[in-house]
Amino acid sequence: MAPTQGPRAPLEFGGPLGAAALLLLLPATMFHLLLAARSGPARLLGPPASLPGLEVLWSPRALLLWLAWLGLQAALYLLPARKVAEGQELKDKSRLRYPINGFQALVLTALLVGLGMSAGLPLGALPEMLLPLAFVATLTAFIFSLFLYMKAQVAPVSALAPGGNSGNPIYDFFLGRELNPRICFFDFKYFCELRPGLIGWVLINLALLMKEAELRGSPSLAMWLVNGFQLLYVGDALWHEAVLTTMDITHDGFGFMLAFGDMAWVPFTYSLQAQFLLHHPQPLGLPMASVICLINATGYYIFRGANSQKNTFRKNPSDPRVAGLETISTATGRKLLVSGWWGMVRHPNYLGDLIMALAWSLPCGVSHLLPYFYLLYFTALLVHREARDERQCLQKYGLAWQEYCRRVPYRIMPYIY
Ligand SMILES: NC(=O)C1=CN([C@@H]2O[C@H](COP(=O)(O)OP(=O)(O)OC[C@H]3O[C@@H](n4cnc5c(N)ncnc54)[C@H](OP(=O)(O)O)[C@@H]3O)[C@@H](O)[C@H]2O)C=CC1
Ligand SMILES: CC(C)=CCC[C@@H](C)[C@H]1CC=C2C3=C(CC[C@@]21C)[C@@]1(C)CC[C@H](O)C(C)(C)[C@@H]1CC3
Repeated sequence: MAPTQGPRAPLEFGGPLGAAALLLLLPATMFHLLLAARSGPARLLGPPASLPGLEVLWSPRALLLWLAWLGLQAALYLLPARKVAEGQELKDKSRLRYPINGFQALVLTALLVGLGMSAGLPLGALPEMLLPLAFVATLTAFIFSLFLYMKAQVAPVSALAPGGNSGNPIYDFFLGRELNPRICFFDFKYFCELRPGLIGWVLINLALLMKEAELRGSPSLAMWLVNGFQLLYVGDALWHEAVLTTMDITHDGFGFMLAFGDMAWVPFTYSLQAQFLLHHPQPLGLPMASVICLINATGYYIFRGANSQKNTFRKNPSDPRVAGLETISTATGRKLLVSGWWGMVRHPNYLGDLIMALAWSLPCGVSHLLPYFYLLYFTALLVHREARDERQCLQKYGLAWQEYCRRVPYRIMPYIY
C-alpha cells in the first residue's frame, strides 16, 4: 500500500481532471509550438499545417544524443563542487546537502561544445532534430516520472511532499509524491531544475544562431539579442544557483509536471523566439535594439535585486546590505521584509522576470503572436504561482502575512495587480 499523508492538502491544478488534461495538453502545446515556428504562417492559434508521423518524431540518433546529453550533465553534476550548500530544514529536522557547481557545468559544457565544433561537430544540424529530440525528451519525462512514482511507494512518509499524495494516481503522478527523491548524493529534482534543460535551452539557441549564419551569411541582430538575453538569464541562474528556497524544491513533489517542465518544456519552448527567427527573419534597427536592451536591463535589475535581497536576508538578516530594511516579525521567528524591493510589491522578482520576458519577444517584431507565447504563458504561470505562494505564506505566517498584505497591497505590478 502506498504511503499517504495525514490531513489532505487541498487539490491544486484543477484536481485529477485538471492534472489529466495537463498531462496531454502540455506535450501537445510544445509540439504545436515547434511545428508552428517552422511553418509559413507561424500561427499561435489554429491548427498546424500538418501533423508529423511517427517516422518524423522517432529517431534512434536523437535518442542516443539525448541520453548522451543527460549522461554528460549527470557526470558534470558529480564533479567536485566549489561549495556544498544546505537546503531548508525538512520535516524530520534534517537538511539535505547540494553541490554548487552549476556554473562550472555550464562553462565545461561550453568548452566541450567549442572543442567539438572546432573538430567539425555540425551544431547547425541540431535545429533539424528538434522534433525528434523533443519527442524523446517527452518520452524520458514520462518514463522517469513513472520511476519517481514507484520510488515514492517505498519512501518514508516524512519524505513525501505536502501535495501530490492525494491517493489519486493521475493527480499524484502529475504533481509528484516525493519531495526530494535522491539516490545517494544525486538529487534528481535539483539536477533536473538547473542542468539538462536550462543548459540545453542555450545550446539550442546557439545552434539556431549558427544555422542562421549558415543560411544568411551572418546571424541577425534580433537573433543576437535573443541569444544574449537568454544566456544572461541562464548564466545568472547557474551562477547564483539559488533554487533551494524556491517552491519547487521546498514544497512541490517531483513528478511529471517538473520532470517534463525541466527536461522538455524549458529547452524546447523557451527557445521559441530563436526558432521563430530562424524561419521568419525580422528586421531590427539599432535604435529599437537599444530600447529592447534597456527593457531587458531594467527587468534583470529588478529580478536580480529582488531575489538577491531576499536571499541575503534569509541567509543573514544582519548582513549590512539588508540590516537597515524595515521588517514585520512573525510567530515563526522569521521576519518579512516590508521595505526595499519587497516593499514595492509582494513579488518584485516576478515583475522583473516578466519585463525580461517582454524584452525576449520584442526582437521578433509585432507581425506574429507566436513569439509572444512565452510572455503570455509566463504571465499565467506567475499569476497562478503567486496565488499558490500567498496561500502557503498565509498558512505559515497568519496575521503577520495579512499585515504584510495590508502594508504592501499590490502583488506583482504596482497600482495594477
Ligand atoms: N523562468 C521560469 O520559468 C520561472 C521563473 N521563476 C522565477 O523564480 C524565482 C523564484 O520564484 P518562486 O520560488 O516562485 O518564489 P519567491 O522567490 O518569490 O519565493 C517566495 C517565498 O519568499 C518568501 N517571502 C515572500 N515575501 C517575503 C518578504 N516580504 N520578505 C521575506 N521573504 C519573503 C516566502 O518564503 P519564506 O518566508 O519561507 O522564506 C515565500 O514563500 C522568481 O524570480 C521567479 O520569477 C519562477 C517560476 C518559473
Ligand atoms: C508548464 C509547465 C510544464 C510547468 C512547469 C514549470 C517549470 C517549467 C518551471 C517551474 C519553476 C521553474 C524555475 C525555473 C525554470 C522553469 C521552472 C522549472 C528557473 C530554474 C529559471 C531560471 C531562474 O533564474 C530560476 C533559477 C529562479 C528559476 C527557478 C524556477
